Amino acid sequence: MTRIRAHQGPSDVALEAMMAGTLAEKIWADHVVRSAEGEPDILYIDLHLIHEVTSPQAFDGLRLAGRPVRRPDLTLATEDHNVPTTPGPITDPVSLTQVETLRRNCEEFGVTIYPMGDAEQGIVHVVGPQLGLTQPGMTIVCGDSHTSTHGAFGALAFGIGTSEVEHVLATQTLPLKPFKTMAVNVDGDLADGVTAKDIILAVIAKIGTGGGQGYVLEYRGEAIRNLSMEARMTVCNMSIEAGARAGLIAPDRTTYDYLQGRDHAPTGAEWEAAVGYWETLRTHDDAVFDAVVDIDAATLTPFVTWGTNPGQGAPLGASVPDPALIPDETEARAAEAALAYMGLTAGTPLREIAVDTVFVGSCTNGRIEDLRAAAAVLKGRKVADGVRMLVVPGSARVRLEAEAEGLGEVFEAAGAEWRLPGCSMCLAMNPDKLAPQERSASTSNRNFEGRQGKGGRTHLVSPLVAAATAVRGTLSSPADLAPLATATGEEH
Ligand SMILES: CC(C)[C@H](C(=O)O)[C@@H](O)C(=O)O
Ligand code: SF4
Repeated sequence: MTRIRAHQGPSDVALEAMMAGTLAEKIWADHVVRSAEGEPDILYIDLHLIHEVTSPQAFDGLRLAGRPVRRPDLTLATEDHNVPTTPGPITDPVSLTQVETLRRNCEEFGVTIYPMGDAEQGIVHVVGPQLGLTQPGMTIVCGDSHTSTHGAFGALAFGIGTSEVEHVLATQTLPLKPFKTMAVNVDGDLADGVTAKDIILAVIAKIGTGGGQGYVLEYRGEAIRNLSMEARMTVCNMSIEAGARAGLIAPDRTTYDYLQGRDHAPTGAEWEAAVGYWETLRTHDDAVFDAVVDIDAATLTPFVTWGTNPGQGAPLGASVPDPALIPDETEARAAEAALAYMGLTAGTPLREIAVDTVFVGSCTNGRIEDLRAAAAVLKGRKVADGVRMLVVPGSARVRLEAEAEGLGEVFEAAGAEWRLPGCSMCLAMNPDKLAPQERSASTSNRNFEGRQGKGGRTHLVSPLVAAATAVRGTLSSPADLAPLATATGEEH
């Protein structure tokens, strides 16, 4: 893919916003191709990612209108939601139709696709970043709510609906409603064993699943700056679970180091020029956010959900809450319904909740670092009797990398299933599902009723908590595990 800036550069108004605004406003201003009183701004889109679920009608629309894809070179498709994660063909007829339709559409419209089995295939939000396609300052869209993941690079990345997918395919632009900005400041240091997943679950528990509505969240502060790119993606990924339009983090040395040398990252003089530009992508000191949320990282502990939305979570050391003690009437009723669905009793310590299944994977926590974290806990240990553990890499590259590091062997030696890449048990659109009333500890991002299978019960957790839970059979953190004796007799 070549990256050609097709727009003419910012207007005066846009320039002002670029100088003095928040990061999100700067990127917005830099991409406006048309602005008119009383109408939404039309933005240029730098990267359009596609998968099998939300693209068929969009391509149908193009076909009907006799339009080509405007910029196939800025469009990329991968197969992720409907693919099985065990070897062999797709047997489910609906999934097969979805995937075959995507292949046909990509062929007809000249769009690059990474099909099942391809060395570059994987979950759309894992593929873009690992190829270096996702870069600071870009506008990125995909017919998928977790497109916010790409904000980790300092990009403005939105999930869009199928009719918008058609608009972007046809024009490489998108009319967008204005947004508000929210600073989420996470200051201080994270304690050992506390991860990006715990940060974002705590943020959502604090502001609620509607708290981010209409906002683009900018994650800031020391604890965010100290996160790796993988961890930043975990945080931005779940912005949508707080109801936000998008979430982003200003690019820095960590971002550049991650990008440098990747397939589609600029090289040579272009790299230097790009970094020069990326360095300007900061919220101006005088910029004012519409809302501010402060979190002290030092107070965070491993966080798990007990309910049926990602905001119904608590520290692992807490107990299932008592709806009668929740002051807000609506929240209390929601908690009551959640406990009934989840088969939980108020007052039960979260650590005593036994699971049937553990899932490590998804675009939230299916990257190499997540697998390393899970493997570090599982090494030398066994998955508890009666517990099924699935470890599903986010992409074919992640799988290869994990295998080269011996992680696949660690998972298998522990008794976990080491799978092929895909969305897998994150959502019930492929063979990896929970049976009714089965309970999982899952590193994915949604715990809605039926999300992992009809009647299935989901507890959202970090990869560290997932692995420790697999070993103990009840929700646990690595600190709960008996230390392993080493060859020299030391404990570690
Ligand atoms: C299938 C797709 C449209 C959906 C989304 O938009 O997020 C899925 O990826 C999800 O995570 O629920
Ligand atoms: S892994 Fe889950 S959240 Fe991510 S794109 Fe797939 S289904 Fe959506």
